[in-house]
Amino acid sequence: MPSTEIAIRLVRLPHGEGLPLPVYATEHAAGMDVVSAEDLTLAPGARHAVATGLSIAIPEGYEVQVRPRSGLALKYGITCLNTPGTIDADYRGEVKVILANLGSEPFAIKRGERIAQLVPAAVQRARWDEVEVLDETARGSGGFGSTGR
Ligand SMILES: O=c1ccn([C@H]2C[C@H](O)[C@@H](COP(=O)(O)OP(=O)(O)OP(=O)(O)O)O2)c(=O)[nH]1
Ligand SMILES: [Mg+2]
Repeated sequence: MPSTEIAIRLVRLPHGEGLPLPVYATEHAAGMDVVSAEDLTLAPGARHAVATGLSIAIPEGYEVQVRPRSGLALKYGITCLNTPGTIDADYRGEVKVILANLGSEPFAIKRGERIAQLVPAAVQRARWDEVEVLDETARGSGGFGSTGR
């Protein structure tokens, strides 16, 4: 199946000079790994909006999701607190990665180190169609484990 690509305009901010742009690490990777534009140490339980040194203009109808890297999560407890982070098509500020340290050790990040992955995605918008009563279903209002563990 052919893959489709969208072009996303990108500006490298002064503090992002010299850093690699986000890239797909393998041929069919879904996310582009993005690197930190700063050195920092995250204490256990701490969180920080980590600079990427990038501003982007996503085409209308798309978003970019900011997702954690599983290796950092599994080995060190480092995750994106708001995963998946949402970069809106009309956002022009710096892309930041809200990292949290859920591990038990301080975690040092060096400028240029891969901290998360960016996944472009199509956005389905909706409008509300307010009605008096909803149609009935077999599930009804059952949820939150109603079908068993
Ligand atoms: O991981 C993230 C999440 C968000 N953003 C930026 C881009 C996004 O378009 C904007 C707003 O994000 P969101 O809507 O998730 O946050 P909010 O708390 O609702 O802020 P706002 O009131 O600005 O929408 O912040 C990031 O850089 N990284
Ligand atoms: Mg918002």
